[in-house]
Amino acid sequence: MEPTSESLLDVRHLSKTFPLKKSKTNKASSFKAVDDVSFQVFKGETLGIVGESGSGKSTVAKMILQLLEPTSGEIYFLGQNLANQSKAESKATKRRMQAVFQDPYASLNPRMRAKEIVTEPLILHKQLNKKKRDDKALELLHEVGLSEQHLNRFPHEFSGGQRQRLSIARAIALKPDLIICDEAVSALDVSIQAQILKLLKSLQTSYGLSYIFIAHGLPTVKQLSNRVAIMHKGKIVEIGETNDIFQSPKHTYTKSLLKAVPPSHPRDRHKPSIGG
Ligand SMILES: Nc1ncnc2c1ncn2[C@@H]1O[C@H](COP(=O)(O)OP(=O)(O)OP(=O)(O)O)[C@@H](O)[C@H]1O
Repeated sequence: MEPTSESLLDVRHLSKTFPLKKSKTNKASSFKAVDDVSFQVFKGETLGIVGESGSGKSTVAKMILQLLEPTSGEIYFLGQNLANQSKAESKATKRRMQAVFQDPYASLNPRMRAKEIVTEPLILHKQLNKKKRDDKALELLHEVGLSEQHLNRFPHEFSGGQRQRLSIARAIALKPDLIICDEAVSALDVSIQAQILKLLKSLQTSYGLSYIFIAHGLPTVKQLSNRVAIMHKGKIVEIGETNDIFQSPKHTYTKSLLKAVPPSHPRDRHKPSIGG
């Protein structure tokens, strides 16, 4: 079956096996981190991917971002198989797909000022001459709720939430079609999480973005996701509309994830829960 025209991303039977070091018996073995995963992401939608630590979420993200080579399976972006792209096509795809990770410290160059961080992708992709950099940097900072006073600051001079805003400004600089948010709000306080989710939502509307929003817990993805995929031990065990997943989960693992949702009513908060 060919990818449908309206699907931005079409992931088919994707698997990733990592070799494991030789054991004492000298037998080399391997570990299947991602096992026959298929899903689509449509234009303008958010697909949430939820699963416990080690379920394979980041490995899927890295394969889509072409940071890891799949062991088998295909990834189509705008109808093109990533494995068959020319160098120029691959560069264009990388421009149209961006990522925001959990730890901006790891992804932001500590020696670069905010204005350089947010405009670097434009300079790399030859879409901005250096003279216009400050104007563009300010425009991008404004888009994410930062201001002129932040232009010359280094990453360590920002709060966690502000640093994540900076990562988002960098991600939208090239006007991508898809942003993969891999645990992008997981390290933040709940109130800051809510602000970042609100920002992502508003950018989605203004830029017509699609998101893959990866998190450990269902509550984090609920607000933003149109659909949710549940990953367990490398497989997608259930995928569906967000409301259906929350109201009538089919898989036992999804049910157990839902049971881990902290009760929203204060009356119920004394009951044990493991949170999301
Ligand atoms: N480069 C690698 N070499 C060997 N094993 C790896 C490698 N990268 C990931 N793994 C293993 O693959 C499995 C899936 O990892 P992955 O990071 O995709 O999970 P995750 O669901 O994103 O977890 P987390 O939420 O903790 O980031 C884990 O068991 C991990 O140890």
